Amino acid sequence: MRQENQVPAAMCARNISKSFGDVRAVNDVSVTVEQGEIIALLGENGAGKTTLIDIVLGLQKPDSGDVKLFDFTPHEAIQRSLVGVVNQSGGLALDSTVEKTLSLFSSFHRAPLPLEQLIEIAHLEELRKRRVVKLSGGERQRLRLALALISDPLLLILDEPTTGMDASARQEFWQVMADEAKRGRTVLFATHYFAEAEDYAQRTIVMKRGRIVADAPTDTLRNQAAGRLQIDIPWGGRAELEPLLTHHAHSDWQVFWDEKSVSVMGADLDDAARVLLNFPETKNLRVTRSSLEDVFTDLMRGALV
Ligand SMILES: Nc1ncnc2c1ncn2[C@@H]1O[C@H](COP(=O)(O)OP(=O)(O)OP(=O)(O)O)[C@@H](O)[C@H]1O
Repeated sequence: MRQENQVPAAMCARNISKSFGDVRAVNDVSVTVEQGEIIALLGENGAGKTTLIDIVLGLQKPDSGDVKLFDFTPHEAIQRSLVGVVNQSGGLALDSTVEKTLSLFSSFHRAPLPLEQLIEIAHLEELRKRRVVKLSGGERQRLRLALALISDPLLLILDEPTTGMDASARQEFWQVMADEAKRGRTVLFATHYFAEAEDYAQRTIVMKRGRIVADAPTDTLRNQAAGRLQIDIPWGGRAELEPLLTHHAHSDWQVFWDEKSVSVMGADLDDAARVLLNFPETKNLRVTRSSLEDVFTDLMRGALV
C-alpha cells in the first residue's frame, strides 16, 4: 500500500487493456515503477510492449485502465518535461549536423541541459560536426538519447533502442544509459535481448500475448529455474523412462520431453541424474545453470506460469 507523503511512483499503470480488432494487444496490465528503478520490458514480437509504452506516453488511448506518471497524466508529465523518450527510428533531420540538431531541439525547451553536457553524456564529441545521414545506427541512437535528455527528465522510456546495432555499438549505448541511471533517472526499456535485461535491469517484466507473465528482480527471475539437466534418450525410450522419473520426482521439478531428449529443471537434480544415467542407452548428460533466456523460454511455453 502506498503511504501518504511518499514520493510519487514514476509510473503507475492500472488495468490497461487495448485491442486492435480481434487482437488484444494489452490485456489487463498493471505495473508500478518506483523512482530510480531500471526496468526491462521483455517479450517476443507482438507481445504488446510498444502498445503498452505508447499508452504510457499518451500516444494511444487505452480501451480501459489509466496511467499516471509522477501522479500526472502522461500528457501533463510530458508537458512538464518529466519524461524523455528514445524510439528505434524517426524524428531526425538527416541533413542537419549533430550539433545543429541538438541546438534546434534545445531551443524548444525552457531549461535545456547545456549543449556541451549533452555531447559529453552521449559521447558525441568526435561527431558534433557530422551530418546525421553519415552517422551509424549506434551513433544515431546516442544522438536520440542526447535529445531525450535535453529536458533532464526524471523518467527515460526506451523502445527497443538498440535493435539492429552490432554488439559493440549496443555496449557503448548501454554504457551511456547505465551512467545516466546511476545519476538517479528512472529507466524503462523494451528489448528483445535477454543480455540487455540481465546486464542492465534491476527488474524485468516479461510480456506474453498482451499479459504480464513475470515481474520480478532480474536476479530472482534468472534463478527461478536454478538448474537444468538434459540427457539424450534412446528412440521410444520415453514410454519406459517417464514412469521411472515420475516415481522419483521432486515437487519442484519441471520435466520436458521431446523424441530425442528429456530436460529436467529444479533446485536439486541429483535424483534425476541417477534415474536417467541408470537407464540403458541414455547419453550426453548436460547440466547447466539457467540463464534469463532459459527462464524466458520456459515462460513462453507456459512452464513457469
Ligand atoms: N495499430 C495497430 N493496428 C492493428 N494491430 C496492431 C496495431 N498495433 C499493434 N498491433 C498488434 O498488437 C499486438 C502487439 O503489438 P506491439 O507492437 O505492441 O508488440 P511488441 O511487443 O512491441 O512487438 P515488437 O517487439 O515486434 O515491436 C500485435 O499483434 C500487433 O500486430
